[in-house]
Amino acid sequence: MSENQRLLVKNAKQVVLICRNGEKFLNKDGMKSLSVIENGSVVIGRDGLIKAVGPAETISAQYPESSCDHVIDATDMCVLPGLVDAHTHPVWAGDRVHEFAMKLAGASYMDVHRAGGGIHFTVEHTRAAAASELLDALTRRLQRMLRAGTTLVECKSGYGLELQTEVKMLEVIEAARRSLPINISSTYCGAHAVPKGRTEAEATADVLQVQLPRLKELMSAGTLQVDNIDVFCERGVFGLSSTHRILQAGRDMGLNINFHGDELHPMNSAQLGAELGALAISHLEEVTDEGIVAMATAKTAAILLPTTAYILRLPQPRARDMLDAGVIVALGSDFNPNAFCCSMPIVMHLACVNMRMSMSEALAAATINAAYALGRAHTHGSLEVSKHGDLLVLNCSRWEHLIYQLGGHQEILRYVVIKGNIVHDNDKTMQM
Ligand SMILES: N=CN[C@@H](CCC(=O)O)C(=O)O
Ligand SMILES: [Zn+2]
Repeated sequence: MSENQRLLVKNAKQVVLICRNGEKFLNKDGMKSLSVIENGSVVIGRDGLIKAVGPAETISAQYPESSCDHVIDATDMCVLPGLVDAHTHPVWAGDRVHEFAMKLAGASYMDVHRAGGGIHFTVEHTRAAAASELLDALTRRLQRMLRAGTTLVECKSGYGLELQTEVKMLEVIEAARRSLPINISSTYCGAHAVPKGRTEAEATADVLQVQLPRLKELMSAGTLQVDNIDVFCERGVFGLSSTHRILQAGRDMGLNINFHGDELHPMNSAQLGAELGALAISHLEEVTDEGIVAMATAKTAAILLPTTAYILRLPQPRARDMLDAGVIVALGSDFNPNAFCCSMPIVMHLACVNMRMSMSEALAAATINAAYALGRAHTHGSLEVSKHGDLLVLNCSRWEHLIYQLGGHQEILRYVVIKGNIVHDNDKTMQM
């Protein structure tokens, strides 16, 4: 007799696959109409992988309910892949609510940074915090993201800016990866700012000669798994040449390049990323036409962060120009002490209204394309056989409600499932 399956999600009004032919990303017209099955079911095996997805009648003929450990009756509900958040800074101590007030009163991001606040404020508090305190805070934040539908999240270090604290942050991310159900892509961002009292050249040398070699040792020993390397490439932070050297060194260690570029000033970060074979570049509020062409050609994903432009009142990134040029557009929450947002449904809503993306484009950007930006499109980002059984069950008649109901996702997100396990049951939460 064949083995039981872990979970059957049956009779959903809509099952949004996103794509169905093993695409690693979607761009141009591919983002405009997503693959959807009306009245469908999904089966996830005990290995946590999708065994079957298709019309409800076909699935019920092949997988009787008795062959499944758990069954979710999704009648009148919608099923979507778990959301992927491609850019977050979730490990830190010391909130910056006071700076929010300063910014509302007119101070710019760089005014606050130059006055010793911003990243510097968070660095001071994160250096002083115990790893256990950071892990508690990270756990609460990741659980909040999960309850908003995120099942794969990128997590950066970058509030240490020296070896000891950067390693402490990466160890905290590693501990979360091992103990929580949410999937994590870990990013070393030791070049997030130039530490107080140092020059850019000194900070670059420290990253290249002290931090990266130690990281390499910890990775080889299996103590740490780090997936990506990041630099804040910006005027007054790390210039193009330092960024180039750091990213290249990370790439030589086997890390994926995924960095902050062209945010506050046009830096030609997009061209640099394309030249280095970066998997992704984030922000791009100030990207040039040449940068857009370079990214489209190199298949370097653009991770757009609608909360940044919203909170800092910056010009919006040119999402439409990037989409029309064929750039692989992904989305991230940019959760950090400057932008306290854990919700990808809100991020998608902002992307639609402020960046003029369609709802289909926003969902593709928050699933398959975000998975691509993290090098995980072969396992995540769509509901296809053999991929991870990570999905959302929404208590609504059309999937678009997840984006349309601004801030209403807590009400309609009924279940969050990771590898076939129900990790959030909204009804139970409501009763607590
Ligand atoms: N721009 C640089 N880094 C973050 C902000 C980090 C912070 O302000 O603490 C971002 O992506 O928005
Ligand atoms: Zn960031």
